[in-house]
Amino acid sequence: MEKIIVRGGNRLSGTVKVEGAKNAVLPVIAATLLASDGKSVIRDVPTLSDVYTINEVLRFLNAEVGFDNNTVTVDASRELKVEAPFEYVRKMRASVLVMGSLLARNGRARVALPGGCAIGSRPIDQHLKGFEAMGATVKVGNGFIEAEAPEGKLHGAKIYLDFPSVGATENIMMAATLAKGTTILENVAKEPEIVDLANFLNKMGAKVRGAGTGTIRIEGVDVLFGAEHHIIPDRIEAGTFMVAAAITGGDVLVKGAVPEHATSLIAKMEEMGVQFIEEEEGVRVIGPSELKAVDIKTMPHPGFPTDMQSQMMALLLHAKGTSVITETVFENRFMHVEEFRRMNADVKIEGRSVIMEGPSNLQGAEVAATDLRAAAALILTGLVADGITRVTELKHLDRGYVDFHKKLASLGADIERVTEADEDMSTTEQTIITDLNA
Ligand SMILES: CC(=O)N[C@H]1[C@@H](OP(=O)(O)OP(=O)(O)OC[C@H]2O[C@@H](n3ccc(=O)[nH]c3=O)[C@H](O)[C@@H]2O)O[C@H](CO)[C@@H](O)[C@@H]1O
Ligand SMILES: C=C(OP(=O)(O)O)C(=O)O
Repeated sequence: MEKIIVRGGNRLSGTVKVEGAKNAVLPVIAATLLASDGKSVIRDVPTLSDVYTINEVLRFLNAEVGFDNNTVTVDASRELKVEAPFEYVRKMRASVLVMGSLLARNGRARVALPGGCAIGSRPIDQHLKGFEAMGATVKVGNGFIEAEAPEGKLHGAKIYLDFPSVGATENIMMAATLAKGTTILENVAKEPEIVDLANFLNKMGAKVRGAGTGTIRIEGVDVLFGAEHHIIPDRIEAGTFMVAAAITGGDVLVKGAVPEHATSLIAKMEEMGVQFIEEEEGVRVIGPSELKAVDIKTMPHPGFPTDMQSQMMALLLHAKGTSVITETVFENRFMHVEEFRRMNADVKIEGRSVIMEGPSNLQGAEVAATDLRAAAALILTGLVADGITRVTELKHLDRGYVDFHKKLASLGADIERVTEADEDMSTTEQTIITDLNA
């Protein structure tokens, strides 16, 4: 078993570079399936396990996929299969994003039902409502969702989402690009990753307008072509390093961070006493000697992102006073609270809120990551906890962070990643050294 071992107490300083965004690259790679002609070249792609998974899904569907030097190339010009099996969807829910492309391209798609995950039940009813409005027949059975367009082609429609779901906005947008007529999609998600996907689709020859606002219009075209695209920087990875700087009272330049993508996070951290300086290359973050408590409510963009909730919890545990975090996006995204308690955090759950009395006297402990952001948050807590923190279940971390421990070490953190055998060895070595010194 692999673990990350952190010894708390070091102040971070220096420069860290942000990767391309996981949540932008997954839908963009799914969209490459829409091109029946030409090759797509996607740059600034992070080497995350989720990227390897979506590439495998595309290969299974008969696309030719390469991944080298942070660049993914996709040739989807051959005839595609229509089915994404459970082995991929189980590994990564975002595999359902191939459904819109397959339905548009083939007139039929069969994708394993994703089911729930560690942060909630996560239904996809809004995706399916959109496909149905565009004329598809949708059937659910035997663990699969099957959608079929009449005579192989969807038609444009007016669709209002009950909630601005990121995945539903992306899936319906992709499906509508090759539909007959115009689709008007209302109450859509406004995340920067939606805008990135729309930009890529337009480079492929699609006619998408309004991404980043509450209404998106998609005029269907007959054919789409492979295109070249650079993925936007990962605002959640950037935010995680902003918290790392702040929690340690450090001074870190987060290179590549786009402040306009992080306005709610920066505003809240400023309220806590953190200083931000916009520089040409990114955002410099300077942590105060004492952090102030604040209240936070997660919301769809441009509200406070749920994907920063657990990292912010780590920061608030270290702040002076009472803080409240309310989670409104996911029904069950507080699994990490029990792990924080193992580190002596003074935190309690009340319905959809968590109440913290800070600063907690945080202590190193062995803790398990419950999802990818919880993995990062526990490591951040380890940076200021007294003693040694060991974080397990790193498969979650690898879904969303490239070389997280190496990047923190380069900023001065005392952190390493070991397999259990390595750790036994170093413990033995330490015992020998202690014996020799005795
Ligand atoms: C790969 C990716 O981009 N993942 C992000 C995406 O996930 P994802 O696209 O799954 O998130 P959604 O915005 O769709 O989900 C938000 C909420 O809406 C609910 N819902 C969603 C769809 C639906 O048809 N019915 C329904 O009830 C979900 O259960 C959840 O409670 O946006 C989330 C919200 O910003 C982020 O936390 C994830 O990191
Ligand atoms: C919840 C997340 O991702 P996913 O939707 O891929 O599970 C995340 O990135 O924090």
